[in-house]
Amino acid sequence: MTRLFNDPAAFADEALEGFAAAHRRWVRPVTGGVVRAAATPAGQVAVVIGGGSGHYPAFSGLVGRGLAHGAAVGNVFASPSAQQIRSVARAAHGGAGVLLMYGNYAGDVLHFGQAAERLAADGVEARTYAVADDISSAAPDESAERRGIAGDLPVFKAAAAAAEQGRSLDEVLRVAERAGARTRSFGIAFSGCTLPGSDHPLFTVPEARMAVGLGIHGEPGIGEEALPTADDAARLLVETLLKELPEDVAAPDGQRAAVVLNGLGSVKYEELFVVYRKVAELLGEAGVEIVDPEVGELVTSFDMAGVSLTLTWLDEGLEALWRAPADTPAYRKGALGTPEPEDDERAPAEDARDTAVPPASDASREAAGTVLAALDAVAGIVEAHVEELGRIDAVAGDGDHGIGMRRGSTAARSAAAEARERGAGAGTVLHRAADAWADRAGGTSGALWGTILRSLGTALGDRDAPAAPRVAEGVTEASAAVRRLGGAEVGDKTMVDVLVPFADALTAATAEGVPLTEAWDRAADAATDAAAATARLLPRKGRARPHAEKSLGTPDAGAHSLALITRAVHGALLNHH
Ligand SMILES: Nc1ncnc2c1ncn2[C@@H]1O[C@H](COP(=O)(O)OP(=O)(O)O)[C@@H](O)[C@H]1O
Ligand SMILES: O=C(COP(=O)(O)O)[C@@H](O)CO
Repeated sequence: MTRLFNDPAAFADEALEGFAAAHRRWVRPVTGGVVRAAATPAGQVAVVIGGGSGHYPAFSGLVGRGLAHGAAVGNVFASPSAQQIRSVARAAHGGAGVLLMYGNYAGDVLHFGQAAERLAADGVEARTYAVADDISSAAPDESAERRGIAGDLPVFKAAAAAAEQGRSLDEVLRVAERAGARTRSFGIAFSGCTLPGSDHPLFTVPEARMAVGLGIHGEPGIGEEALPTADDAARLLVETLLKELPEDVAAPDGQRAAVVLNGLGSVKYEELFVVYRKVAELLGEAGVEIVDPEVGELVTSFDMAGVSLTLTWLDEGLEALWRAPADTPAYRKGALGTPEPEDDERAPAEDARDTAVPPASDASREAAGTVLAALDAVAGIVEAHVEELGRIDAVAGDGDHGIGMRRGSTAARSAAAEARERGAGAGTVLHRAADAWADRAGGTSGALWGTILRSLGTALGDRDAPAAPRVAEGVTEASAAVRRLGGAEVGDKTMVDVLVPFADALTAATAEGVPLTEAWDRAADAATDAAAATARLLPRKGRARPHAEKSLGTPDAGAHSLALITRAVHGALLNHH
């Protein structure tokens, strides 16, 4: 249970503010997260890590010498937005490029990827690397789909220590890839976590049982077994990992490994030590030499009761990087030389946002009024369903869909209102709303909704009054853009299952000459049916994938919210005519 909070929606921002205030020796707050207190030495590659809040010390607690140069920090359990990441990376950049590192989650992959593109456009060379160490989240032949859990630490550390040695961006990336390929984690859980503002945990494990194969977002395990003794838990963790050696490690005997026994939030250190005692014994029996083990809370999930074991199979190079000193708020090791002076001179990396609006025709400005009414209806319907969307998402995901949609839709409405106030046309109003949604919400849905609104804005433009077929074209382009960006197709149990039939129905009706409001009504019916039908599907993309069976009988959260939104927008169109 998270008991101490103010407004749950402000929890992540307030926690970051307090963290930065408490750790001035190491970090400095910037828009989107934190960077080291001292500037990145000129010519050193900057390693910028990031992810959602709720995992402390990941990610902000790992910023400091020998580890990350900056961390982009998202909302609770949601990736930071591309804009946040770009801002942190620009503040951390020391002139030699930036490696962006994060756990392999859909939202992070989308936003860090977009941030790398924007950084390139800013003249900052950037590469990305997603840690995918959790062996329970996908089979070995689908290892690229695996989630990132406590393996984040050794992989981030290897890359950051390589950067500290002055290696080039491509070399630092290669180190990250090698460390990632040799890092495996597996975990167990006894209870889920309760998000700030919620009165129930994301999942429960029956008394005297344990969930096997945990996630770091309170996701339930992929199996359930009787509660083990500490020694049996250690045996399960070690034996499972020894069965999944990296390709170039023939047998454990004679190998050296970095070992991380990670507590998820409410397993006490003493319990972890009791488990570690057996872990060390079993690895020793298997002939593995343990190097600089870590036992403690390194990647958490609020008050979740769980433990994971991570092994990084070391070679000579990786061992030197793992043993290298580090000094961060939450992770210290070895001795570093004299601290670099703090750098208060640098300007904060504020977003250089262009607030001037381009000229628009009267017809487009009038249409902007309808767009604003529609965005108002979107924010209203999301607000009315926040709890329900969170509940649906928690069945197989991380329970944050309602919170993310609320942050995105309210930010979009405000940005749209401001743009309209300045005389913007329909296209610009939608573009501003798109940026605000993606920037404020982060997460998978933040990136995708940003794309939807941007596609619509581009189709409508600022000149012509938007005719019905033009609107249908915009929705069709939005559907194609979401599929391009997220890689999901119809049948994968995502919002794409609603977006495609919605676009098709709208196109068919407008092609028959049906007026927009009526055509939208028909398409919204198709969307509602399609969303309900996702209950029969098994998820093949996103957070719900590892829990596919659990989600049978429940619709996809993003599909459901999209259908609700299409219906609400129809209401706004009716009222506006
Ligand atoms: N690759 C994808 N393509 C399209 N939609 C996706 C994809 N992955 C997830 N989604 C949609 O995003 C929704 C979850 O959004 P959100 O709560 O922001 O997710 P997360 O917390 O995983 O970032 C899912 O219900 C699904 O509709
Ligand atoms: O959940 C996280 C990011 O993934 P999303 O797909 O945006 O939910 C975050 O907590 C780990 O980075």
